[in-house]
Amino acid sequence: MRAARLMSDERTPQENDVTGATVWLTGLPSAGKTTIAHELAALLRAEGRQVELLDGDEIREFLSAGLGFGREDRHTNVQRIGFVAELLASNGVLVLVPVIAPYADSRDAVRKRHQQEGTAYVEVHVATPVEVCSVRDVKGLYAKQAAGEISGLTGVDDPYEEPESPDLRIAAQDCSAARAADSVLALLTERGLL
Ligand SMILES: Nc1ncnc2c1ncn2[C@@H]1O[C@H](COP(=O)(O)OS(=O)(=O)O)[C@@H](OP(=O)(O)O)[C@H]1O
Ligand SMILES: Nc1ncnc2c1ncn2[C@@H]1O[C@H](COP(=O)(O)OP(=O)(O)O)[C@@H](O)[C@H]1O
Repeated sequence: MRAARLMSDERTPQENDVTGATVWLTGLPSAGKTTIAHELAALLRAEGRQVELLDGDEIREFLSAGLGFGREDRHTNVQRIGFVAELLASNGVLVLVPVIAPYADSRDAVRKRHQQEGTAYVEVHVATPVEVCSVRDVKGLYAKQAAGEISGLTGVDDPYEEPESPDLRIAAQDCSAARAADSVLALLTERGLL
């Protein structure tokens, strides 16, 4: 048992009653991961749940400062986020993680860590096609890649290994962000996590 984890007999009865979980939203840049996560956070907070949203850009500014977008650095980034998410989730928090996580083995390692600790883990594939993402181009990355200003953009000239069996796959090009968030909420309810 790690020092950061509360021993079960140190928890108050209320803490013991709350089941946390990590909800990882994986998908391409501009797929809608962040937008859906914020919609979901609002729904969960309205249910009275404690929610943390681990924003990929913020994590890269602090926890993963200095890491780049090569395979090894992306793996390290995802493992760090998975570690923090599991700690929070094991203390009753619903942790929302809108982070690309392009490699299947990185995602599997995070799931395994949760399983080993007995912490709930839900993988949501925000499966917006690259053709739609590149038109949305929220941060202008697709345009920069097309102009030859950057390289190694996920889904264009860098891999994105689609999840083979996510807990939920959302065709987010065909529905609103609110509806997508509803579908995650429904899954959490079905799993007994709300
Ligand atoms: N080369 C390249 N490839 C992919 N993404 C890039 C790149 N350069 C910068 N960005 C922007 O970085 C944001 C955070 O990335 P992540 O930490 O989620 O990526 S990863 O899981 O470590 O692969 C990610 O945020 P989102 O757009 O919200 O997905 C990107 O906008
Ligand atoms: N169904 C949808 N779900 C999520 N975002 C959507 C949807 N339809 C359109 N959008 C828009 O697409 C963009 C997605 O951006 P963002 O959530 O930052 O993506 P990501 O975090 O995956 O990079 C936003 O401008 C959002 O308003």
